[in-house]
Amino acid sequence: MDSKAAHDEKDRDKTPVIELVNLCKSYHVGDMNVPILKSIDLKVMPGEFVAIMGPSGSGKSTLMNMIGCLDRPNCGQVLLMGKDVDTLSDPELAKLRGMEIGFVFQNFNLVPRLTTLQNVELPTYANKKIGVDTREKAKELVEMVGLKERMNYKPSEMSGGQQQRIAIARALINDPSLILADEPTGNLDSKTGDEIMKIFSDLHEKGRTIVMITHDPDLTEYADRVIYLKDGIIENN
Ligand SMILES: Nc1ncnc2c1ncn2[C@@H]1O[C@H](COP(=O)(O)OP(=O)(O)OP(=O)(O)O)[C@@H](O)[C@H]1O
Repeated sequence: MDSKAAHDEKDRDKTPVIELVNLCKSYHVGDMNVPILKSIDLKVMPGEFVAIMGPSGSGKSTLMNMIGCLDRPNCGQVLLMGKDVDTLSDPELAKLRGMEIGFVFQNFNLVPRLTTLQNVELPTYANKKIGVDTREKAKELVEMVGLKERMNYKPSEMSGGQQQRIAIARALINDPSLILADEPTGNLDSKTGDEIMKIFSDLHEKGRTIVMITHDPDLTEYADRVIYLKDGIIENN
């Protein structure tokens, strides 16, 4: 058996973390219906690190919004951990998003008036796992991203790289099945970007499932698989 066949064999019994079936999304612009994503099929298996690349306007963020249940498709299915998200009510969807997906954005999206620790704990105000001491967990995560000495700092007192580390810790607070990162190093210099990618790489080694949008071809070396989006279709599926 070749290695691809062995890999397929190993994955056969696993439920994909993400399964997109014939997904499409269009936007109304004036009188026109503009198709953005056209018939996308995609599976991401547990533990995979997938990079999404493609020219500006090709639909990468739109795709990410569908996967992250921040927006609904016009047709097709989004299954997360085997669940068809279209069958979920808005509160159920919000819970799935809060518990199963950790988001990391280019602009960090931290709350300015909260401290490091409070920012990391923030998602648990809406959704939390029963029996978890969230304060302790937040401390562990802040330590893991190397900011133990800055637990009580505000975002404005931190560098961009430090803020992104906090955003990564925040994304992990509910121990999600999936980390979605949209240009996580886009606002950072290359050395700081490398440090952030090292954290993603460590998370991947520990078995985390990661989907990351990037414009930077150098970052694809961290991924198991690179998907190229062009004109709303996956070119290399
Ligand atoms: N809410 C919206 N209404 C109308 N058009 C939209 C909307 N959101 C995105 N678009 C359009 O959809 C297309 C794809 O946008 P998207 O942000 O997904 O691309 P992208 O590949 O992430 O681009 P970039 O790399 O520049 O961030 C663009 O032409 C954009 O103008």
